[in-house]
Parts: sequence; structure tokens; C-alpha cells
Amino acid sequence: MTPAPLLTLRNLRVRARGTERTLVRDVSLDVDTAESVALVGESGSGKSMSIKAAMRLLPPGMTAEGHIRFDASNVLELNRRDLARYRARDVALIHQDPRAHINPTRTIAQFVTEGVVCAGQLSEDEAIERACTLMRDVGIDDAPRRMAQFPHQLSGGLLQRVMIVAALLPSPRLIFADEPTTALDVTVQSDVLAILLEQIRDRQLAMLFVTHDLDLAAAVTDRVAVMYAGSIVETGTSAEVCERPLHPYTAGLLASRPSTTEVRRLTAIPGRPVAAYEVGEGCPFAPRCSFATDECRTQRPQQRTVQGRSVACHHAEDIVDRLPERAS
Ligand SMILES: Nc1ncnc2c1ncn2[C@@H]1O[C@H](COP(=O)(O)OP(=O)(O)OP(=O)(O)O)[C@@H](O)[C@H]1O
Repeated sequence: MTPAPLLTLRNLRVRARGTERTLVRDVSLDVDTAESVALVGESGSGKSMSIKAAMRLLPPGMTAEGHIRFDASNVLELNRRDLARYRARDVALIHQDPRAHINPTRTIAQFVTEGVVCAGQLSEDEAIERACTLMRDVGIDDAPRRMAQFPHQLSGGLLQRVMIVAALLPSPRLIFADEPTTALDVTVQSDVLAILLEQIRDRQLAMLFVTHDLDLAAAVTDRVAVMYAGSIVETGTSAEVCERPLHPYTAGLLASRPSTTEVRRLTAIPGRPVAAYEVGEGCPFAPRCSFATDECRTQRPQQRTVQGRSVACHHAEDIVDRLPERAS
């Protein structure tokens, strides 16, 4: 029997109370134990809201509906105590900008250890000892000295390694990584990403990796889910999605990427991305899609299986051979 996924999102919808704006619509996604999955899409497509909902960390005024299961727990119905435990021990979040998520007045040791100490998972001494070991694992030299320092004394790359240590210390089973290297200097991005991936693989952790970059997603994860206007439009293994996209939006994203092997004019996707609440009855991508028909403009396509993959396009089978080619 196939084991149940570690994290299951079913028909997840995020709404802003008051305005009743829908920000995420009908998102369904599984992440298996030790599997890495990427959530890819343009700015505003709903990636961050989806993972915040999965952690029940939505901003005030936002509500999540649908089903969110972690292991055997119904996340949306966890009581206060179990929710605290879920966030402290089962899952961890690595943010885009470490400086925006660390208290500048507290030492690195206080920041890294307070979660596990407050949750009663480790004593203060144990937490410090384990954090120092983890710091060495992620390439931070002179861990005891770093532990006594304050965030402003560390570079962005070092601080993001500290964030990785803080995320790993409670031994979670799933890491949410929300564009973990985007805010870093380009010279350290690949180092930090390599360290994160090494830790995830060594510890057999699951990861939900949020990024704008489909190529990066394909390089670092097993499966990719492409989001557009608050919904997932295509999922598949990373290799399949990049080699033979089924949705015109995915193909458009790939064709708009610069090539590493030839000089070629990039093909931009016409029009502008829309938010989930701006979408009418039909396919959210229809106004930008050269294959759109009346059916696309009036009926919202549901996720369905095409060539063994999941895609939300009425015409996926017919257009797959006519989609724009990637600039490779
Ligand atoms: N605090 C907020 N209040 C109201 N709307 C918000 C808030 N944060 C985000 N949104 C809206 O929710 C939608 C989804 O945003 P979200 O941050 O999930 O997108 P994203 O794909 O993660 O984008 P980015 O890559 O820029 O972070 C967008 O339309 C955005 O404008």
C-alpha cells in the first residue's frame, strides 16, 4: 500500500475577510515524506499565502478553507496546544529575508534555541550544544562565538545559515522554504542553497520550496506545481514539466527564460499577471493565451490527468505540440 502523503492540501482557499477577496483558490497538492516539491509562479500568484495557510500563519483578517492534513492531523482543526506543537516540531519555515524575521536585540543563541527550549523539547544546554553542532554542519565556523553575537554582526548569507540551523533544531519533518535565497547577495545564493539541500537530503526531510524560477525549481526539487492567479495550473515531475510543459502558462514561463547556450530573443508572455480575485468565470490565463477559445473564456478548467500529469487546461492534449519552445 502506498503510504499517505505527509502534507495534503485539498481545495485550499484563502480569503481576505471584509473585502471577501479570494487570494488562493482550490489549491490541491501532496508532499510525501522526504519529497521536495516546488511551488512556482509569478509575484502575487499565491505561493506564500498557500504555505502560510499550511502553517496556519495567515495574516490577521485572512481565512483558510478546505483541507490541510499533516500526517494524521487536520491542521485547520488543531487546538491551541497541538497547533503550537505542529509549528514547533513538525514543520519549520525559512523566510526569504532573514533580517526581517529576526529580533535584532537578541543574540543568535537566544534566537536559535528559544523555540525548542520554550516547547520543552530540549534543555537550554542541550539546545546550545545541538545548535553548535548544526552550525558546524552548515559551515559556520567558530560556533560559540557566533552564538554570542547579534544579527547585525553577521552577513546576510551567514544569517540565512543561522535560519537553517533554527529550522533544523527541532528536527521537523517538513521544511517550508519561501524563496530562501532571493534576498541574498548573488555570490552567496548558491552556497546557501547547496547547504540547505544537503541538510534536507541527509535528514530525509520533506520540503515545499517556493520560487519564481522554474529552472531553479526543477534543479532542486522532485516535483513542481506551477501556480497562476491563486491556483495550480500544472503539476508533474520537475523533468517532465520543464521538458514537455502541458499548460501554455508553463510553456510561456520557460520560453521567457534566457538561454545558457545561444543568443536568442526572449518571448515574453503578453499581458499582465492577475490576482485570484480579478479572475472571472473562465480560465484565469485565457486573456494572455494565444490558444484560448470561447470555452476557455467562459468555463474554468479543472485539474485533470493528461499524459499521466495533472493540468488545468481545456485543450492540453491538442496544443501540447504547438506550445512555444523553451529558449535552450
Ligand atoms: N497582507 C495581505 N493583505 C491583503 N492581500 C495580500 C496580503 N499579502 C498578500 N496579499 C495578496 O495575496 C495574493 C497572493 O499573494 P502571495 O504573497 O501569496 O503571492 P506570492 O506568489 O507569494 O508572491 P511573491 O512571490 O511576490 O511573494 C496577492 O494578490 C497579494 O497582493
